[in-house]
Amino acid sequence: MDHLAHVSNQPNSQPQSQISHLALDIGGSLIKLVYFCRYDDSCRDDDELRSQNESLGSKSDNSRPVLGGKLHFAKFETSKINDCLEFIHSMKLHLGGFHDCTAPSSDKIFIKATGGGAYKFADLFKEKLSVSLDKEDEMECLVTGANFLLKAVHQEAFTYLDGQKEFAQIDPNDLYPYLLVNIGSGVSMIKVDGDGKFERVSGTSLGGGTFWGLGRLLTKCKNFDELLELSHQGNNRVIDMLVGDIYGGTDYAKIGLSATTIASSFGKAISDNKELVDYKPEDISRSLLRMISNNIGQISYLNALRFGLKRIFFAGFFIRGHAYTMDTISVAVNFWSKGEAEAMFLRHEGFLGALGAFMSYEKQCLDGLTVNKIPQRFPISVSSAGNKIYCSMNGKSNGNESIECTVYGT
Ligand SMILES: Nc1ncnc2c1ncn2[C@@H]1O[C@H](COP(=O)(O)OP(=O)(O)OP(=O)(O)O)[C@@H](O)[C@H]1O
Ligand SMILES: CC(C)(CO)[C@@H](O)C(=O)NCCC(=O)O
Repeated sequence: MDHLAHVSNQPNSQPQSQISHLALDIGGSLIKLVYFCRYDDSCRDDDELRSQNESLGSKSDNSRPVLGGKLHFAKFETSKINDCLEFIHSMKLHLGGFHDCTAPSSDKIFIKATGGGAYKFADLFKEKLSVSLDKEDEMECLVTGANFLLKAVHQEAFTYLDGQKEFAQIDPNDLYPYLLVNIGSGVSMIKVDGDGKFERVSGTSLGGGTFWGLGRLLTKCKNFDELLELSHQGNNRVIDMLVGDIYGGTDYAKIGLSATTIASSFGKAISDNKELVDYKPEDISRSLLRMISNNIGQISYLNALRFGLKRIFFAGFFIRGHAYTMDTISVAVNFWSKGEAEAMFLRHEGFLGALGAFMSYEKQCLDGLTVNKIPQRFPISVSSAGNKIYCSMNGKSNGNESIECTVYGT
């Protein structure tokens, strides 16, 4: 099956009954899936976890067993939605939804879904999997997902500058306000003031879709990662017009521009008397990546300035944990803010919306599990309602690792 699924355990080795709670984020470019997978022996009355939970001040519910397990992540290209449907079907993930408890006799299964595709593909899901998509607001899900990751998951946020990655210590009591910049096909900029307290303050259509779309046309690359890989070997100065190109090799020091600053992205192409074939795809990819990343970094900084925000978290699958992308964004934020603002990145960069949709199961009356999170590893409060979650990361830092967690069962 030609898909982009990244699941930490061999999914097919999991007994079907252990998988539950599928949530989807169906975007313009990619479909993201999050689902909970129980450990074999997890359905138990776990006194240790319960007492940990209580010692942290959260109310335990003695009537319900504690279920230990992992959140799993997978993604597919939206254009290959049939592969995604096939994956869900083969794993029986679609059974991990909920029944409408207001209509007890109803056998309709609802799956939590967010993103534009929750509207666009609702009929397809009904036709192929006989499930209804219970739509959750995209911005709300992004914020819920970001707050969850930042408060509950150890070593989730990091800075990246000059090739140096440093994990940030996030104090959950001193998280707000911050700017969340989600770079998907397009870009959303959201000022976050608390759990469920946010405002989408800006956006730009020059995003990941622009990089991949233009890159595909200009380089003939067949997939996104190939285009990203090409940028490693490229030199943007071949195509970008630098201040030095205009100023005869010197800086324009009076206004603070060095000779190596890009004066005009792709600007050299107007004077080189060259055709597209005369440029190396590597150089095109590098210029394009720099142009998009710089622009997003600059607009983000301006919005952070607008609201006096010091921390900017960048997410979305455009980033892909790619060094040059993160470096460019960090340099742009650092340059424009004169070191006042800081760019940070998230390990689960592309799964914020899907995680937010997953968390929204909490609102439902489920006949399987409810998603009250309790401590297992790191004692961090994740919700103002007093619920706690302990999470731990496993695997390498590729952003697709599963997250260990526990939920209450019914
Ligand atoms: N394998 C891939 N195929 C296509 N795009 C990819 C891939 N990996 C990373 N990307 C990048 O990630 C972007 C999509 O990111 P993401 O999944 O966060 O957004 P989306 O939800 O699809 O978009 P939107 O929120 O705007 O609807 C693409 O536009 C592209 O730049
Ligand atoms: C339309 C959405 C929200 C869909 O995810 C996203 O692609 C986006 O934020 N685009 C940028 C639109 C704009 O603000 O110009």
